Amino acid sequence: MKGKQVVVATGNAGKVREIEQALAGLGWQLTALGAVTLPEETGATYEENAALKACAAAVASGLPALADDSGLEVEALDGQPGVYSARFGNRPNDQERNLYLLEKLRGATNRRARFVSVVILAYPDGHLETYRGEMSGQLLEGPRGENGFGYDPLFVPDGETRSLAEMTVEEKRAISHRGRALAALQAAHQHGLPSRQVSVME
Ligand SMILES: O=c1[nH]cnc2c1ncn2[C@@H]1O[C@H](COP(=O)(O)OP(=O)(O)O)[C@@H](O)[C@H]1O
Ligand SMILES: [Mg+2]
Repeated sequence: MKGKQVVVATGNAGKVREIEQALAGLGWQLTALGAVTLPEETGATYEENAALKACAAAVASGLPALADDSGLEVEALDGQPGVYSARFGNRPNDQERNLYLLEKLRGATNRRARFVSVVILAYPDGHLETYRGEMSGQLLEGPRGENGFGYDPLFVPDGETRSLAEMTVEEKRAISHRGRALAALQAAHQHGLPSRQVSVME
């Protein structure tokens, strides 16, 4: 028997890989966005942006839809780029944004940062489930590793020596912001609990 069909409301291939891997145990049929166009991220918070994306996909498809909004908060930059992480410095791609971040932090001794992920499962009737995960660490002075996406090559989680880009998807999932948010979602749905349950993980 096939599990329930859920649309994954993101065009970010790195996120899709992590979401598919993290939720494999639920046996859900995860479906790509197809022709659905995601709205602009006009929210001031991860919660608002994740809800915008998940709701748009749920309404357009008539199916439950899952969206992640996430970002990197750098202490020395007063929490920037945060919700603007995907367009930091108006740079066009991950590699350019990493270089921009390194420029901004040149000579900075405080290299502490954290990742935040808010995952929202939205239903076509407008009901939302919200899950949040965080991961703290340090930013390197140059990129290391080839795996992952985004700022992964610059970020070493607390208690680790490797950057996220030097880890496998499984290793990253066990400690990452998104891994934690998705683990909370998985736990809430594991035993076929009512899908209306809301759980927020700090
Ligand atoms: O796990 C991660 N590793 C590295 N960078 C991340 C991670 N999570 C989020 N980011 C950064 O934050 C941005 C979050 O973007 P957002 O969630 O708005 O939309 P996106 O799905 O279009 O990328 C990513 O593009 C990436 O640069
Ligand atoms: Mg965003």
